[in-house]
Amino acid sequence: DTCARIAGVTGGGGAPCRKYRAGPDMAGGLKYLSQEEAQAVDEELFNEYKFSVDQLMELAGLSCATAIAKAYPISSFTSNLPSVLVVCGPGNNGGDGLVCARHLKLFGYEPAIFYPKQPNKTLFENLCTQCRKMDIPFLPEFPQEAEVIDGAYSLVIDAIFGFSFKGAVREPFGSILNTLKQITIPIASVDIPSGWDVEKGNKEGIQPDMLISLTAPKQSAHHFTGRYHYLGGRFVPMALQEKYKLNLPLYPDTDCVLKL
Ligand SMILES: NC(=O)C1=CN([C@@H]2O[C@H](COP(=O)(O)OP(=O)(O)OC[C@H]3O[C@@H](n4cnc5c(N)ncnc54)[C@H](O)[C@@H]3O)[C@@H](O)[C@H]2O)[C@H](O)CC1
Ligand SMILES: [K+]
Repeated sequence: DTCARIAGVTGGGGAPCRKYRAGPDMAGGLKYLSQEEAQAVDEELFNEYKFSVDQLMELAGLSCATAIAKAYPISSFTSNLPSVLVVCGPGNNGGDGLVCARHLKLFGYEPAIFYPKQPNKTLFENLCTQCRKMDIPFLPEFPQEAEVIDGAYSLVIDAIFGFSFKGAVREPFGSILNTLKQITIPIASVDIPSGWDVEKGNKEGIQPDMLISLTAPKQSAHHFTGRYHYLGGRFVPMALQEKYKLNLPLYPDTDCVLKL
């Protein structure tokens, strides 16, 4: 029946029909998380459900690359090279950026990475090695002029800060974000536009063209005005979705992203 077809529910067996969660009107029912809730879901995935950071970061980064390829297909690039600048921060949001860069390269894009604060941890060192071995360059310094970025790249991936960002932006990220505010090429932000308060947003901050919310949108996503809002990170077990009343929409078929 329709329910089975949409939701993948088979048989009678008393399984609740979930088709009512699939329609576009249910976007209003999707939960937007506070900072505390986002961190609690994250901790539970690691501590109770026993996922490793590597696993979820791989799925998060793949979701980002997939959503970016849908919103900005290589065929839509007007320049010769589909060059993408991936700016990575010091935490797991930055790790998502490294994974995203690797998948973008496999998809045929030409990513370059700027990663000024590299954590001294095997996970991040390995991700960097993988990128280097795939001929993804690491920029030694950040282009200070917005025009230089506009001339050299077609898209910027903002993987600087995610849901653990707090307070005023510290250097070198303050100057980087100031430059990013002046560029004219589109910005795609991973999980949260960097420099935005996780719940309240930031009117004075960068205004990305794309936002890829991982697991579930954070409250600041209510202030997102760009063209593309995608949901990614299709790895949350149903029991956890229910515990936090995430009310996630159903992803189509086997897709790892969903346009909201
Ligand atoms: N559950 C999921 O959906 C998963 C999401 N992932 C991604 O992980 C980030 C959250 O990662 P976390 O390491 O907790 O924090 P951040 O990356 O947001 O940044 C922490 C990092 O930033 C520094 N910092 C904090 N505030 C400031 C500031 N004001 N100025 C300068 N620096 C600051 C802090 O010291 C840390 O070094 C989530 O958003 C997703 O993108 C996982 O990849 C998978 C599971
Ligand atoms: K970000």
